Amino acid sequence: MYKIPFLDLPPLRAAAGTVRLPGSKSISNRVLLLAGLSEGTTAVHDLLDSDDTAVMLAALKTLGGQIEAQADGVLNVTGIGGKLGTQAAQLFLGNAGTAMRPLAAALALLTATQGGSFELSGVPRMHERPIGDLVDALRALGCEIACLGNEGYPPLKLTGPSALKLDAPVKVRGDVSSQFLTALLMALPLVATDDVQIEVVGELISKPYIQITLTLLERFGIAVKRDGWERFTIPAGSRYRSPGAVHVEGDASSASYFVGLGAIAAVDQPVRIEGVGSESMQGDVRFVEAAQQMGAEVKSGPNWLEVRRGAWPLKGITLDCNHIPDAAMTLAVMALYADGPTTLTNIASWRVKETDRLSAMATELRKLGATVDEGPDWLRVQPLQDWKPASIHTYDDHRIAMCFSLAAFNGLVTEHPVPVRIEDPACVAKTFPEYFETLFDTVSASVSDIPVITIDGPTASGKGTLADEIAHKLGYAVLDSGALYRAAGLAASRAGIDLDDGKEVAAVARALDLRFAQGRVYLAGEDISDALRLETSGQNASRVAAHPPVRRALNQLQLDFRRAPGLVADGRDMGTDVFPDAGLKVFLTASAATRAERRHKQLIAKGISANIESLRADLEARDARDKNRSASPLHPAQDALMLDNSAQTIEESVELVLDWWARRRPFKVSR
Ligand SMILES: O=C(O)C1=C[C@@H](OP(=O)(O)O)[C@@H](O)[C@H](O)C1
Ligand SMILES: C=C(OP(=O)(O)O)C(=O)O
Repeated sequence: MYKIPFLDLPPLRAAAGTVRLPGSKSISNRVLLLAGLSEGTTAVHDLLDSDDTAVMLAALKTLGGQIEAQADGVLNVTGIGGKLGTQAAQLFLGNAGTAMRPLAAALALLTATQGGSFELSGVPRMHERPIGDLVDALRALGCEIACLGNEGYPPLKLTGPSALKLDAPVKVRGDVSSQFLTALLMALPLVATDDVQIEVVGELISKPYIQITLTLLERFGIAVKRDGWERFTIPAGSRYRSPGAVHVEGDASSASYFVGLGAIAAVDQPVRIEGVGSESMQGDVRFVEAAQQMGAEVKSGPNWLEVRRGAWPLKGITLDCNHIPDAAMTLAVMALYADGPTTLTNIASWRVKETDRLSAMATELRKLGATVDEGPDWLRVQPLQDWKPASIHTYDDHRIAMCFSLAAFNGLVTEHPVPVRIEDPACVAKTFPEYFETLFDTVSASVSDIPVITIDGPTASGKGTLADEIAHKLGYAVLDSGALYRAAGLAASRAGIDLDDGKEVAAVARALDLRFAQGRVYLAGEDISDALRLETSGQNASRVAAHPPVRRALNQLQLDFRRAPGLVADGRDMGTDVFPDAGLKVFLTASAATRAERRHKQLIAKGISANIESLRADLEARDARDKNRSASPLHPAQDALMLDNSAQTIEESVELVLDWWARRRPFKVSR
């Protein structure tokens, strides 16, 4: 996950490949709650691992459920069998509607029958998301519930015991959130000694989510009788029975971003999405129909979809989106690529979700330059030609972050493509922590559009540390080109090759089987990271690097590191030879004395004894060799910015380079 203040998406051009979806949030949290209330153990396969499920799991543990992760990733949930394991607790439920609403109902009924005192709270936005209709229904049943902040909103305090009145139908409003009805449907089986009836007041929204609830209740032994979408009966004697094992489907709302991606950018090859398909129980698979109306070509199987571009530009549509409230946000960004306006209607519920999504979508689309009209429950988006580089504020709303990533394909409709900045990209943790990594695995960009920062300089100037820090702050990859030369030197000397024989060493360099992962370097599967840091490896690197054929052999390998979202390349000729078009070139120096001192400290810290004077002599000799070699001698690129960090802390250097970079980016940060 990118835990950084912002992530810049370079202009993207094409999409292809296979995406394995994370588990459905709606199914995961329902299954967890049902398993947590049941007797016995449920093996949950493919559960979503995200903020929303983490708060549900923590709450279930507090209430007495047992959670055990198996080695194969399956989670065993042993439920409380309807008996509270504690009489008092405070449950923090983040911004998970699928945790707050259903847990409030289940816990209210359990507290009424078994006694206790529980507080349910969330993030500040959760305390602005309505729950009054559910609280009213539960109070009418006899539950004692106090709203600790504003009436009708969390945090809630549940106390008991209190007498329940279950003989009259339970009335609940269905036109603000379907989660209130879901909550009652999942909680009332706990107390259904007689038939319990629920009546929906007002037009029920988001109906497919009720279908998910009914399907999963059935799996846990509860056969609810449904009469239209107005009346539901939980039969007398209902009791949760664990089905033993449950498989969680991939998330259909998360699929929408990749369906959109396919519709916009899968020209040669389809985007294949695994985890949902024609047999899904999730209403959001019907997003596919909307994408097809806009022009996408879609093939599907029971649990997969394949999407490619059909009509281009996309076709503007008018659609009632009440049945796909979450996925519909994706349509609003796809609309920028259409041939005419797109109007999304019946989406009033957007106003009470992670943020006021109607207002947020309109505001952020306008930052890109789009013309957008917004009504109380609708949004109209015009196609966009003149794109502006926008910093998209994400309001701690995962879906805003994810759907606006599709705006990075603007280069397909304008001659002047612009990058898109996504603020607080880590907000995707709510339902899809690896969203951006998955996106980058599926897309390609023109090489020249992918930003590169080069950091060149002499040995021990701190290039590696600076490059790592900058890359980390921007979410970019790092190319430690020195490591490639070190690895080539190591592989050649292990093979008994004369390091002064450029041709022979180049042959080894061409065949290098190198892999970089989590800061380690592997040669033919062997972790050589420590061997590469030895002084002899540095000396050998300098020797092999002097041969033009070796430099040529490693060139393509280095260019291959240039992938979205960007690259920080450190070395000696990154800005001069390998990435001459880099957006920022830094030449990092420090006095020989400072560098010798730093190297000395490093070695001592590793328990290796060293002599400062001889270290200094070594690095001066190395400087001379690197500067005077005929192939790519070490010198600053003409357009490099010089940075002498002798008297700077690493933080100061990082700040300075980030500031230089910020000045070269096209973004104005506006709120
Ligand atoms: O029950 C569910 O799992 C959900 C229902 C929908 O909410 P509303 O019923 O409030 O529209 C949806 O937006 C939410 O992401 C998940
Ligand atoms: C509305 C959403 O979440 P929640 O389950 O918190 O309601 C959502 O995921 O888009």
